[in-house]
Amino acid sequence: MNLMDQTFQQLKLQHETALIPFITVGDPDLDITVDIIKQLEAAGADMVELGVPYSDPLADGPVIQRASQRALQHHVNIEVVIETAQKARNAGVKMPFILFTYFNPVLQMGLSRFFTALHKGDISGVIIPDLPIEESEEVRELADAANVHLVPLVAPTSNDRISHILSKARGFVYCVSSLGVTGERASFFSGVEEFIQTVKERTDLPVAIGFGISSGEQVARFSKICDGVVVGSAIVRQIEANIPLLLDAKRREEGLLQIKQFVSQLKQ
Ligand SMILES: O=P(O)(O)OC[C@@H](O)[C@@H](O)c1c[nH]c2ccccc12
Repeated sequence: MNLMDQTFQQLKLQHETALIPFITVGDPDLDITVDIIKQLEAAGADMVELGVPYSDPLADGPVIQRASQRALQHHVNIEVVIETAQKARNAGVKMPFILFTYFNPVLQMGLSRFFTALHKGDISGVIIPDLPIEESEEVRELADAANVHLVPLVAPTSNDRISHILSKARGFVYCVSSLGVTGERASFFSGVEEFIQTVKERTDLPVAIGFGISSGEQVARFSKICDGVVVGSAIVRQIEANIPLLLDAKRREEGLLQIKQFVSQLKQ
């Protein structure tokens, strides 16, 4: 049990769905990231995915790829992301942090060092989209020992692997709405609600949906059946569009307000 579990339990009691933004840490720079995290919480976010930028983000569409490129200019790595989370916590942010990273940076850092750092950094969950199932047992054991939830992704094509994935799931189950890469979508495949229902019937954990969700209407649609909704690219695009304001000391607040207003209209 950690802050993530408590947050989902609290939301369940209130019959609310968690709004879970994704941002790339260090985009457009590290100072701004702490302010953006504060704005996300003020706008109604219930937890946040803090992305570790990576040079080869194979599951990401162009919006998050560009965010990774911008963040890599500031040499953002796993340690820097955890430090940023601690700065946000010290600045009064209460919501749980989920660290999002590809597997290679974790291997570079070393598995035990990685989970020790997550535990010390008060990180509640971790998502590693390209974690090979063969390596996931060892990673999950270390995650459990560090009281950090290794959140699995389940895709509509997971089929016979769903039971195995769900049997190892921690924190929540992240249902990927569509195949392909991240990025806003105008529509979703017709069986997406059935897919979510199938997953919900097979786990007691909260079930969240992500990939392509970019509007209040889409959040409302999925909030009917999900315990959480993840929005990444649409928010990262808002950050990108406001970089000139965010990087101008005199207009920074204006830029932050734009992001807060966009996220506020997502929360139902
Ligand atoms: O950007 P989208 O389409 O709103 O999807 C969420 C996504 O950004 C976030 O959860 C994420 C960012 N990169 C990923 C790679 C794989 C799976 C998930 C992700």
